[in-house]
Amino acid sequence: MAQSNGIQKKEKMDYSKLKLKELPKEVLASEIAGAVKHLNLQHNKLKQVCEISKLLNLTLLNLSDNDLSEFPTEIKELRYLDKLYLNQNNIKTIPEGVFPQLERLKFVKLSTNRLTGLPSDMRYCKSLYYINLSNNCLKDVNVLEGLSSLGELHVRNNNLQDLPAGLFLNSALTMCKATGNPLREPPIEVCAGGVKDIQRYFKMLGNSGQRVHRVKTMFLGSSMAGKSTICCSLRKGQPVEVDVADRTVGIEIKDVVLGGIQFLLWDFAGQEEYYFTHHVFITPQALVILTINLASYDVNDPQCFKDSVSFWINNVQLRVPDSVVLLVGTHTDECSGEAEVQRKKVDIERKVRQMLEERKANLERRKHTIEEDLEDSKQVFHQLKDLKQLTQYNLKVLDLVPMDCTKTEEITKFQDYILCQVKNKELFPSIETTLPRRYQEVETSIQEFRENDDIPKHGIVSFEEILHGLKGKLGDVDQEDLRCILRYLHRIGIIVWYEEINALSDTVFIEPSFLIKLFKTIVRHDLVNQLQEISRDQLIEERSLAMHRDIWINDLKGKATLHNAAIRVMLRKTLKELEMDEKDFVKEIVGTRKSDGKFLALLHHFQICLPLKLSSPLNPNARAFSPDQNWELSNPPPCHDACLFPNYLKDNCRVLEMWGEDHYEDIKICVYFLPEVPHGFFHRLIIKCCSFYPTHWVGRDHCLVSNSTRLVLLKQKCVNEDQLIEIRCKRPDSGKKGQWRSAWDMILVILQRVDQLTEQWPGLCLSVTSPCAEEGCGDSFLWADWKNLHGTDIYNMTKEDKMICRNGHTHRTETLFPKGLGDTKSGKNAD
Ligand SMILES: Nc1nc2c(ncn2[C@@H]2O[C@H](COP(=O)(O)OP(=O)(O)OP(=O)(O)O)[C@@H](O)[C@H]2O)c(=O)[nH]1
Repeated sequence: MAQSNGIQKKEKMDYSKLKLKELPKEVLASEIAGAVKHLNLQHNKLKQVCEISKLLNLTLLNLSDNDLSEFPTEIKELRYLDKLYLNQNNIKTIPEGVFPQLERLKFVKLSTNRLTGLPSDMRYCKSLYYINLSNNCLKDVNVLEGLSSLGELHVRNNNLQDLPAGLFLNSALTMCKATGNPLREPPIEVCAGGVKDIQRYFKMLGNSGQRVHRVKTMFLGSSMAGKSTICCSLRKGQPVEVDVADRTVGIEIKDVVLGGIQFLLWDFAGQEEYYFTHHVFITPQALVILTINLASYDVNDPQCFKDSVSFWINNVQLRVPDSVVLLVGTHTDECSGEAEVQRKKVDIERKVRQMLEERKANLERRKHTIEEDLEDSKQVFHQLKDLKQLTQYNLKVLDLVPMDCTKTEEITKFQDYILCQVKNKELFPSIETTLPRRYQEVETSIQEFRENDDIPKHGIVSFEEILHGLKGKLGDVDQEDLRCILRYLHRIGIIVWYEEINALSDTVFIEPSFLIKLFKTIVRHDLVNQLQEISRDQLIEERSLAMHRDIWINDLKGKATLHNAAIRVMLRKTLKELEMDEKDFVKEIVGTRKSDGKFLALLHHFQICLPLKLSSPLNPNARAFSPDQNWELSNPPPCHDACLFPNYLKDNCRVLEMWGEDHYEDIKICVYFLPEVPHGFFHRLIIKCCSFYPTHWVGRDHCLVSNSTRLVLLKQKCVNEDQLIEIRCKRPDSGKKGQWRSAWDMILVILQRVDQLTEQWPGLCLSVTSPCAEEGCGDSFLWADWKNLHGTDIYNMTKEDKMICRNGHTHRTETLFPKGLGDTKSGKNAD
């Protein structure tokens, strides 16, 4: 007979993870059944729960992660039920007549089932406050409209095209999570703003809905592949020759209407220096056109496929894992003939299929390893959930279209082709959206401001100015409505508004391309040349000398550090070239010696560079951080006068000088990245860690941070084709109080930063291990649930004092995982 593995009190019974196929008899026994209030049957193999109605006083029933394919109708007898977990089963339908009976039910979790519909009487479940229906196949949730107590609605990853207006206009709803649906009404970009934005949307919608068809189209691919050529030619409907000197710098944005669909064209520069800014602008729901120069593509060179195809596909997959990627092979006129074009087309398509299949197989393998290795551990649950989510993403890569960009007929053919793809509802289910008339009016008015020169050429205006301008045009405009509309326009890429950055919360960029022009002033491949070209007059304006210019150049070349003074000079130059050098405006953007301008706020927000103080020494007394204690800065943050761009660094010499040699006894953690470390990830991690630990040394792919007593080294590496970030710390001295704890505190802070960054790449799969420290042993210890370390009692997670690897090497636990040693005993325990 199954044994309860939890507390055996009569009121709360825990029968989770016992591989049960039926309800335990002892629970149903008449002397117990009436007393049980909480019953946990999570993670078993139950196909049905006959006689559950005997437990008539149940308030909580957890049946999640079982094999139920039918909704257990008997549940309707459980009149006192308050919380019901039925998530992670295979339930397809819910019969009528259940929910109206559950008058006290407040919380129901039905996520990850196969529901295609909901019973019409669900609306009578009057007390329901929380409902989770994510990861099902629901086409509508209209029956929820009558739920007046509903506060939280989770409907992620279904087939919803609409959300019911009534639910938002009349209820107490405070949270709605609806990503992963082909939503038209409201569009997903409105939902991303949360319940308040959805409520305003429906209020404005009334009967004034208008259908809009548009798609963001992003051109990616190596330098000189022909992205700008296709982008410009698509707009013109005929070949446009792009001069080699006109290479895209940063990103350019244009738009074109084809067959009634508006294409917002984003042309990304192909040179490597720009890659790390790309991910900021690569956003979901887009058509990605990956451009490959077929003439220079070499079927026999794996590196060529990597550089021109797989690098880009991986980056898209990591950032927006369910995108549609269209492959275009340019320069066919420079190939020897049709046979060569076909050979290359077939080769690229085959290799792409292979890489996508490999990724899927890798994810499956990892899923199985975790399931097998740690079958009974509660802690792998979240990791498995993430992995399952990743295997469900489906990056669609369409067949390669060969193209000679110099021929009009090929351009027209390509226009027709992308139009046809975009109209395919399977590929692009939410091209068509419904917008309230007010949204359209605001968008058109903003367009008119631009065209009629009602706003400055740079298109930077304050929120108040827009509001004022719109009031002049449209009469009464509600401030909050306008915020909601601007958020939507920002999300689809028509304007840029970083409401969340304090220094920019009032600034709206009506011309996103202007903002990108500012970016390209600093983030560019020929930055040193640009500095060399700074004139004497420009130096004088910054109260600097030629000597300073030489220092700027040397610091950039040697230390990848750009002085704020140099940034100011360069920005002024750009603004002058653009004829936007009105004094106050320049000051606002460029800043002064005493205050950062808006541009620096942007650079820092996107973690593109690390603010530095060049003229004062680092602070060796900065206070250390402990995850479970309040942390205060030891000194006020210093005023910065330069920016370090880790991506411009060439080596790791300074870091290695400080660190010395690696030793096999170092504490060592490996964070493995599948499929790879995304471009820009490590640099952002460095910036995050160095902002936290003021004493640090930075190299190209190494970084050392210090908390005054301890050094921790971070390295980006590739071992046997596996990409990883290694975190190392010297083995603490034996006999010293609290040493292990302080080492693990630092490592945990860094892991937390890794986790935070990962959120920006939803297609990424990470696993954390502590390798066996025995020289030559390849085994490692998996961190079961590293993402949920904070908030748990990390130092008490592992009870064992020793751990043994599969090759039989024994280690003290604190050398592999954080372990509470108790401050006084820590030294003795340690070695
Ligand atoms: N003969 C020929 N030339 C092409 C074709 N497509 C593009 N080109 C030329 O290739 C060169 C590079 O094209 P671009 O469109 O600037 O390339 P890009 O991918 O935007 O390059 P970056 O701006 O560096 O990212 C230009 O001189 C184009 O005129 C093609 O199909 N045939």
